[in-house]
Amino acid sequence: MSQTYSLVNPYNNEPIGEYQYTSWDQVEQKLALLKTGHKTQRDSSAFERANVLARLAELLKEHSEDLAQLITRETGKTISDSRVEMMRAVNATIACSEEARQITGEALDSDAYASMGKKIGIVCWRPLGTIFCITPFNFPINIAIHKIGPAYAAGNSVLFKPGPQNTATARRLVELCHEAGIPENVLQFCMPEMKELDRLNAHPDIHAINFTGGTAAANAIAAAAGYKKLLLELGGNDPLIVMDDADLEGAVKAAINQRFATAGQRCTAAKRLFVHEKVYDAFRDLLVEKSSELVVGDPAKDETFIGPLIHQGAADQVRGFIEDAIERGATVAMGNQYEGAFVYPTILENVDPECELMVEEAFGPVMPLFKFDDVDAIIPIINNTAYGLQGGIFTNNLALIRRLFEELDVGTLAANDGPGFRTEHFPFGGVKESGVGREGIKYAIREMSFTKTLVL
Ligand SMILES: NC(=O)c1ccc[n+]([C@@H]2O[C@H](COP(=O)([O-])OP(=O)(O)OC[C@H]3O[C@@H](n4cnc5c(N)ncnc54)[C@H](O)[C@@H]3O)[C@@H](O)[C@H]2O)c1
Ligand SMILES: O=CCS(=O)(=O)O
Repeated sequence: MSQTYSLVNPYNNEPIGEYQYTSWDQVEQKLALLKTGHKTQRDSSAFERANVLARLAELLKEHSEDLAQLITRETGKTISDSRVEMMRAVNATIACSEEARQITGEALDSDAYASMGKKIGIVCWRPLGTIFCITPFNFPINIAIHKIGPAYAAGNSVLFKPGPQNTATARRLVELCHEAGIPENVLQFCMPEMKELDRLNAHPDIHAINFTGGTAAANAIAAAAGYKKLLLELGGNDPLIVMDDADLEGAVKAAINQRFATAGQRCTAAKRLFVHEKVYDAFRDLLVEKSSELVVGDPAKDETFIGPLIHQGAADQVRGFIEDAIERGATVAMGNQYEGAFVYPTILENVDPECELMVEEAFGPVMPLFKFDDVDAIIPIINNTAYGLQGGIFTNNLALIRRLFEELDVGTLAANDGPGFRTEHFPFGGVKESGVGREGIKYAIREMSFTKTLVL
């Protein structure tokens, strides 16, 4: 009999449900079933897969409010953030449906080089097999769609493992995928105990692992996965740069939306703010004024902007980063207040560029402000982190935008927006310890496929 686990609402500790882990025998049965899905997928058509994904988008839209409410209960994410996630998930699913029809290769003539004859090479894209899709707690539907959708569109089978906290949401998503027409031998949910994960990551019937989460888990996966293809979307310590010609209201709005929304629990959150000295005081004053108006409280209420973090431990970790920064000389412009799993929006000044808050990933609503007068001086500070996901800069200086695009360690730089800018079909991913490979629907399809060439 498998062990069970129970979940509670991070806001009020109300029980959400009690669930059973997937036993190892059940995992093996699921993988065997998914192997039969390879032929099911081979016998299907891109047309059929595109239509199934279009139907899934309709079902997600039809059930978006129920799913948003469930996300909020499971994660403490505000209902407004959960509704935005559902809108993004519908968009991502529509993009999967459209890209499912566009998985085209190319035809090459062999006579480009001496004595290679007159052959034609027909380059096709084919699925890798069974993809182990693993998702984090913070966007339980949209990040799952970004894995399941492209994997299915490419013709793969999928073994889907969400974070334990997201069990009810994930199970409901899989039900809707099956209702839309994704066959049961092509998509299976699982929740093995942690002790089984190394064995599962190494399993020969898993051909690729598509993971989003933290560095520690990614390292464990990579150690067990051997030659499997890995797609790793990991953490971020993203900068937002405010230059002396910035639109200050726009920059403040981006900073608040991209640092304090989702209680700061986004890989692409604006985790470090670099503000030119000429506009620093005006920016800081406007930022504090607008941040002080934010409603902190019950995530189920429409007016709430910041709910609790995913659990007390997460709040304690963020508090540790803040206290370390203060011990090293930072001053508090607002916040530094805590209540259970709540971290109140916190803005720090005079931050030591070497403190944990500036170098590590702080997954909570804390904003260190760093005043500067010379761009040359902040580039090494911005790059002095293991991460390199996204960046944002507010300026109209195109030459500076171009220079930072080349010199910053990021996968995306957004001009006159924050690092939290993301639309579902753009390539998404970072460098260094922010991950390996790219999501963004058509890019994820390629990551979960291989080229197969017919020479005639
Ligand atoms: N780059 C992105 O798109 C992105 C998006 C969201 C979150 N994140 C990152 O995720 C982290 C927060 O999410 P989290 O706390 O859920 O991350 P986490 O790493 O604790 O867990 C992520 C998932 O991995 C699973 N997992 C843990 N160890 C594993 C192992 N050895 N083998 C297989 N699966 C394993 C977990 O059960 C969960 O499903 C942050 O670092 C954040 O930056 C990145
Ligand atoms: O946590 C990051 C996911 S997203 O919001 O940037 O898509």
